[in-house]
This record gives sequence, C-alpha cells and structure tokens, in this order.
Amino acid sequence: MRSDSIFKDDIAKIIIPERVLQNRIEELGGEITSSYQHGEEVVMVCILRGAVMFMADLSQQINLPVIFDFMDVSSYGVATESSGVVRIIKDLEENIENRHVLIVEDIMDTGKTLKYVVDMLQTRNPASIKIATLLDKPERRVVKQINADFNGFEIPDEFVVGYGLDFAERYRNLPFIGVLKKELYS
Ligand SMILES: O=P(O)(O)OC[C@H]1O[C@H](OP(=O)(O)OP(=O)(O)O)[C@H](O)[C@@H]1O
Ligand SMILES: Nc1nc2[nH]cnc2c(=O)[nH]1
Ligand SMILES: [Mg+2]
Repeated sequence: MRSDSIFKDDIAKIIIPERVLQNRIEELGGEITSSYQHGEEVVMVCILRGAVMFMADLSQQINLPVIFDFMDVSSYGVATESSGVVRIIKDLEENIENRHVLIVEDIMDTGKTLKYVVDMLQTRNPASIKIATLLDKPERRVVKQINADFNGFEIPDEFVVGYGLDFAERYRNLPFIGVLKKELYS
C-alpha cells in the first residue's frame, strides 16, 4: 500500500495530482534537453532534501549525459517560515569549473535559498548555471533578482507538502503535492 493511505487524514486538498506532476516533469525534461547542445554533459545539482523526488524523476526525462551531485542547504528547520539564514550542511563533490550546472530545486518561495546557492556556485566559474524548480510561489518572493529557467507549476501562497516537500520532516514520500490541514501546523 502506498504512502497516500497513511497520510490521507492530514491532507486538506491535493493541488497537483501525481499524473499531472509526472506529465509536466516529462515536458520539462524535453525543454531542458533542447536548451543544451546535443550531447553536452550536465551536472545536476540536487538541493537536499526537498528536491530528491524531482531530481530522480526529472533526470530520467533528460536526454543528455548527466552527472548527479548533491548539496544540502537548509533555511527552514522545522518551521513553515524561512529563517532567512541559509546554512551549508553538505557541499558538492564535483569540481564544476567550465561545466554546465543545472540546479534542481523543489520550490522557490522567498528565493533566498536559490540566490545563496547560485551566488556561491557562480564563484566556481561554471560554463553555465540554469535552475529547474518544480514549484514557484511568486507572491512570496523577497529576493527579486532570481528566476528559474524551468518551472513546473506556479502555486498560490499556501504551505504545501508531498513529493519531497516536508512539514517537520514528514510527508516527503507522498506522490502528489497537497495542502496540509491547518490544525496540524498552526
Ligand atoms: O525560497 P526559499 O524561501 O528559500 O524556500 C525554498 C527552500 O525551502 C525548502 O527547503 P528547506 O530549507 O526547508 O530544507 P529541505 O529541502 O531539507 O526540506 C525548500 O526545499 C527549498 O529548498
Ligand atoms: N514543505 C514546504 N517547504 C517550503 N519551503 C518553502 N515553501 C515551502 C512550502 O510551501 N512547503
Ligand atoms: Mg530545500
């Protein structure tokens, strides 16, 4: 039995069902593939932990040689509001100098996490940096100078969970994006 059963009483509504999510990821993979030269190697940088599901599914839709790497940065802790202080918990293993980097993120909210990551990776002189985010909450943006090159869905300002996104580390294994019942976190 899948994870939807155990958590079904905690979810107020499903905003992106599994099939819709997977169809869009397939499209994104196509867009990303055609944005690079044929056969160009791409270092996919997954921002732990939220982007794990998206990285796994998106990478299978990219028809290019890809390298996996992982960076762990965290700004939320167990809260639903960003602290604004981004911490690096794990850095990349790869040297990205002169290589094409695709940052893979689950959600752009205030934009602070991505701004921090992009600025830091830029100092390592990659050939290019592009950003793929599954979700974007444009109403919440604080850092204005950052935009995703590829985005799956624009969503309203609601705290979402599932498909990698957590609340207090739970719900990451749901196969869809949903909104948690308010009484669980307020
Ligand atoms: O645009 P921002 O306001 O910076 O928010 C977006 C970031 O917040 C969440 O990560 P979090 O720091 O909660 O860690 P996690 O990925 O391990 O859940 C999410 O996965 C993004 O990385
Ligand atoms: N789980 C979760 N993490 C976030 N980080 C920034 N916004 C969100 C959100 O809506 N849900
Ligand atoms: Mg994250």
